Order: sequence, then structure tokens, then C-alpha cells
Amino acid sequence: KKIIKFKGQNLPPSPPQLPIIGNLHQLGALPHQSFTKFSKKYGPVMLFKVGRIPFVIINSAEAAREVLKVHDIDSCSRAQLTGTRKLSYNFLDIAFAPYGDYWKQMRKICVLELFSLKRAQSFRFIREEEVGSLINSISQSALSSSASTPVNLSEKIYALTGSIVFRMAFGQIFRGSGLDNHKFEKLIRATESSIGGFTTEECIPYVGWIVDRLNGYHAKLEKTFHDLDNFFEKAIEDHRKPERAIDQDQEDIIDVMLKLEKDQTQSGEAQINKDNIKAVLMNIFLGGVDTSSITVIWAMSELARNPRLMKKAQDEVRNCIGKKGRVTEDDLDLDQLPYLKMIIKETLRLHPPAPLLVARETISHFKVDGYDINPKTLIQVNVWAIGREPKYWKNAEEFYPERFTDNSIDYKGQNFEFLPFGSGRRVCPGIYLGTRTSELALANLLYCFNWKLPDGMKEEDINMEEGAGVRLNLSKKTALNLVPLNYL
Ligand code: HEM
Repeated sequence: KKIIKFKGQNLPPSPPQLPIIGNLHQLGALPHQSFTKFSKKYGPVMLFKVGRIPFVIINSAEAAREVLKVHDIDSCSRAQLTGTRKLSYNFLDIAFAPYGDYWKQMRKICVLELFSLKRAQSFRFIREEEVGSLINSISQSALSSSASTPVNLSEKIYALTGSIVFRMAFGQIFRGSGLDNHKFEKLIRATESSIGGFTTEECIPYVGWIVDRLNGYHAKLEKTFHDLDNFFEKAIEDHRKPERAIDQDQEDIIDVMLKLEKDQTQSGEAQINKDNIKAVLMNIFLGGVDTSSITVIWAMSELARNPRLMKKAQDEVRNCIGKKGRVTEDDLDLDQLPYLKMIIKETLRLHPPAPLLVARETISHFKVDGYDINPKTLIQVNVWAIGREPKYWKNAEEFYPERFTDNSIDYKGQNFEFLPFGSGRRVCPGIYLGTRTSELALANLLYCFNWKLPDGMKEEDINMEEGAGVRLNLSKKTALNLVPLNYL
């Protein structure tokens, strides 16, 4: 039937497939890297199959523009997968909800209420306090002599973004929530590994369920759901308690969602209920914690490898801030730290936290680069490959923030050679929140400390390999350990 259906179509080229599994064996541990290699042979638009599921991989800015701009509406749904269905309370979230009226409504709430500029700025005190705690905790390891001990910066930065997102979503309850950083990280990792990917049964019908049963997929999914749900349930119920009275400018995400729920119930158009709130909270954890921490960790790794850039960045921040003691968000607003912002851009170019964006599912037929793309095809835009393509970037593999001097290339989704936040209808709504957190943390790390490599280590020894295994986000394989020396 399929041969008849697709007869006469010009499908994108594919590497040879094996029966049943298709191209599964060719994806490797880091699929974005495998796709980049294959595109040298098969071109910028390729068709892969994982079992029976067709994926189109986009590896050029021109093709990305065709998909995300020209055919945005034809390609802006999401696949309805088992793990995602469960953890999103049957697609009541924003990130994984299929395109339709429900998603449009949630996206509107998200843009106008949850992540608006005003709301994001109201969380400023949280970001500044938590960055302050990070600096204090590093200061304890940083004696002014060379006897300081290395700190595991990866762990510290992850704890920072975790605490910020936690407080934004739940108010003050992190430390009293019964979850410590470690348990919290485990829960997020478990959620990440169950979401966004397929079960074997989805790829290989009839027999795949045996593999899912043997590897305990469903039991793990149930446990993750149960842990997450218990936690959200308690947080929401705590917020409903009558004794909770807070000022409007101190509202967290749960407060805002509960207020919307109440308003809608009163006006008789109830759309939001507890499950919607839980699903949105899940998105905020997945979208907000890893992405910003990964950005700061890669940025510090690149700078530690390159003392010239590290000094230039520190000189900029220190000349601007003087003896004030801390960098605040006012300093970021005043456009006084252009080099710092270029470092964040360059980090997002070489190390985009979501190297393949979030897979989109096509709604209708369209053509890209002359190839037919059919409905129900998954599309993955390889922004990692596009960000390293010599056609768009001179000395593309080099970390060189100066490349952003005097040009208007930005990450907001209009420059298709640089798409760390995606583009079009599904573009990340957390751009401001994500970049603010990363900039503030990096600026303070550079301002407050001089950084040395642990004894016996040279710049070229810093391991810059990417970590495999997590489906959505691309972290550094090994932790970054550096020795802090107090500057002030
Ligand atoms: C450096 C930080 C961040 C990066 C690099 C990033 C990247 C992305 C990317 C690539 C997408 C998919 C876009 C697409 O499908 O075309 C996305 C979607 C999303 N992000 Fe972010 N993100 C960041 C921070 C955040 C933060 C802080 C939040 C919220 C607290 C957030 C919430 C979301 C949500 C809800 C979506 C789904 C949008 C939809 O499908 O309509 N992100 N993000």
C-alpha cells in the first residue's frame, strides 16, 4: 500500500536500511553527530527510519527556513508517544501537546502570563539571590592563596538553575520540600529519559512490546510519573491553603495558574485544572533547568581552555562593575557587557542545549528542497550541524565570540543559521528566562573569581566531549572542575 501511496514522489535520500529496524543501528549514541556525518554524503535533507517511523533530518539553514518559516503551520505538531502522553497528563502541557486549539490556548497563557517579560522580570530577585548563594558557596573553597581546592562547577551550576526554576515554579518550598538537589536531579533525569522517545513497540509493532516488557520500560515510566505527580500534588495543595497570602509581585507559577483556574471557573469557561498545572510544571522543569546550566558549563569550559578570552571577559565585567561586589541584572540591562553576551551566543552556536530541537510532526504534505514530505513524518532540525557549517561560519569549529561583533545575528528565530531556541510557532517561550539566568551566573563567576586549572592539568586536557544518553539536552560528558581564587 505504501509503495502505491508514495509512487511518483521524490522522497529525500536515505542511507541503506535494514529490515524491521530501518536506520536504527546508524543513529549512534549522539544522533546529531551521526546525522551531520551522513549529510556530507546524502545532502541537507535526509529520510531516516526508526523501525516504521519516518524522520526527516534537516541539516542546512535554507531547508530549516523552508520548514520553520514557509511551512511552519504544516509542520508544527508533535508526535503522540506513550511516555510523553503519560508524563504530560495526556498532552495537557505546552511543549508536547499536538497542534490545535488546546495548544494555542496554552501557548497564549504561557506567552502572556507565565513567561511574559513582566513575569520574567518579577523573578529577578530569585535569580540574584540564588546566584549570590552560589558565589558564597564557591568563595568558601576559594582562598586567596594558591592552595584552593577544585570545585565541581558542573554540580554547582546545575544546583543553581535547579533552585532558580524551583523557586520560580513553587515559591520558597525547595529546601522544605523533602527533595534535595540530588533527588531532584534524579527525578528530572528519569523524566527526560521517558519523554520524547519511542517505546520499542511504537517503532516495531507486534513484537516490540516484548523488549519494552523485558527492559522494564512501563514500570519505570509508572514510577517516574508517580514520583513527579506526588510532588506536584503536594506543591499545588500547599498553595491552596488559606493561610498562603502573598503580594502580586511575589507570585510564583503555581499561584498564577491557580488564579487563572479560579477566574475561569467563575466565568464558566473552565479549561485549567490541576492536571493542566502539573503538565505545565513538568515542562518548566524540563525546559528550564538543564538548558541554562548546560549553557553556563560549556561557556566556562570554553573560557577555561582559552585564557585570552577568559581575561578579556573578566576585564570587561570588572571594568564595568568596579568594586560593587556583585553583578546585578541592572548591569546586564544597560548594555555594558557586550562581550559577555557574545560569549553566551557563541556557546549556544557550538553547544546548543537541544541539538535537534524538539521533534515536530507534520500535519500536511509539503516540499522541502524539492523533496516530498508526507503527513505524520517527524522532522528534526539539526541546529548543531547548522551552527558548525563552514558555509555560514568562518572557522566554524573555533570558539570565537568576536564573530558576533557588529552584526545583527541573534537567536530569536529569524537567523536560520543560528537556531538554539528554534523558530516559528513552536519557538522557545523561555528565551528571556534562559539567557538571563545564564548571563547573570556567568558574569558573576567571571567577576568574583580568577579560575585556575587543577594541579597538573593543561588547557588542552579539558574534556570537551558531549555526553550521550539523554534524549533532549546535550550536556558535557564529564564534570568541569576548576580552582577558584577570590578576586575581591
Ligand atoms: C538556554 C536556555 C534554553 C534553550 C536553549 C531552550 C531551547 C528550546 C528549544 C530548542 C525548544 C524547541 C523549539 C522548537 O520546537 O522549535 C524549546 C521549547 C520550549 N522551551 Fe525552551 N529553552 C531554554 C530555556 C527555557 C526555559 C527557561 C523555559 C521555561 C522555564 C523553557 C520552556 C520551553 C517550553 C515550554 C517549550 C515548548 C514550546 C512549544 O512547544 O510551544 N525553555 N526550548
